[in-house]
Amino acid sequence: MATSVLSINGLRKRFGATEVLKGLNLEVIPGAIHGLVGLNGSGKTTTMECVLGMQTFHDGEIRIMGRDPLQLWQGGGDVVGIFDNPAIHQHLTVRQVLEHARLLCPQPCRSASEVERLLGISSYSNYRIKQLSLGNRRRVSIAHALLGQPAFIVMDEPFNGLDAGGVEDVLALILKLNREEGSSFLLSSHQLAYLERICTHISILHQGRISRSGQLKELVSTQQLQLTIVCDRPEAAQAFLAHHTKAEDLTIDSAGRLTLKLENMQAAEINRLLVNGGFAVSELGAKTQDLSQIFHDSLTGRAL
Ligand SMILES: Nc1ncnc2c1ncn2[C@@H]1O[C@H](COP(=O)(O)OP(=O)(O)OP(=O)(O)O)[C@@H](O)[C@H]1O
Repeated sequence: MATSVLSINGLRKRFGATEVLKGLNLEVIPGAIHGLVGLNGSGKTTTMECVLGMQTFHDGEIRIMGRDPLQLWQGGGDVVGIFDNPAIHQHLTVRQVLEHARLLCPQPCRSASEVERLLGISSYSNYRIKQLSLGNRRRVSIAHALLGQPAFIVMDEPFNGLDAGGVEDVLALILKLNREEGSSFLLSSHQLAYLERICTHISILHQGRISRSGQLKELVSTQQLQLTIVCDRPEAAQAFLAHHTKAEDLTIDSAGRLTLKLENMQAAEINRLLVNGGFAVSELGAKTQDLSQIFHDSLTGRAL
């Protein structure tokens, strides 16, 4: 087994004069659920299309399951791509589409009825694709990809067009395939809160490169603590903290509350420091950053 299911080195891709990917590096390790996040137009779909051999690129190297993207067919269906806008024949029924796809699947290991059940679309089996809602069309495209037993699944915007129940189904399905069958995932999405629930790793794509990448739990734990403090003599406490810590954005709001951001210090240490410094602390609120704040900081050049 390759040490990475996907490794991208120095990927460059231009459309006309516009360079969308400017030397992108990314690694997905076996067993990972790796989220790729970025603003609209940052190049997530382009990256995924290059990975799956659907786009040529100008420079760099991609190895997917140890192979060149143009040799993906040699893997007998071990890699599948699921895109936002699936091209499925509109006049066929769900069952016909799935039976047909099963004939083309190099190593089918699930029946059409089984994947319908997995995606909760059994009751739509005899519906034509054109009669389905967008969310159910997306379920069919996911069902389609699960007829085999892919080791690596690339999904572009897997939650688009799904209602809350559909999102929960897809989240549960990704976790099930990852835990029970060991499938690795590369997922792109704008819905950071969903990614935060399932991803083991996150990479942020910004200005043609990966600006941050790592295990989600490490990205979150090394982030700044945001503190709100109510104490006596807030101006003096502000000067005290500026002198004794590496606090950033140390401000006093209109209600006299101190707010600040800190790395590598716990709320209890700040409390102890202030009390030992002679301040009476009546309130101390602390929160760590979530993925959307990490994303925002990465885009605005903080913590890069
Ligand atoms: N075939 C194409 N021809 C010209 N420009 C293209 C083509 N495909 C993509 N682009 C441009 O490349 C850039 C990246 O597009 P891409 O679809 O990869 O971004 P994205 O991050 O997936 O965006 P979104 O989140 O909106 O789906 C955009 O500026 C887009 O207009």
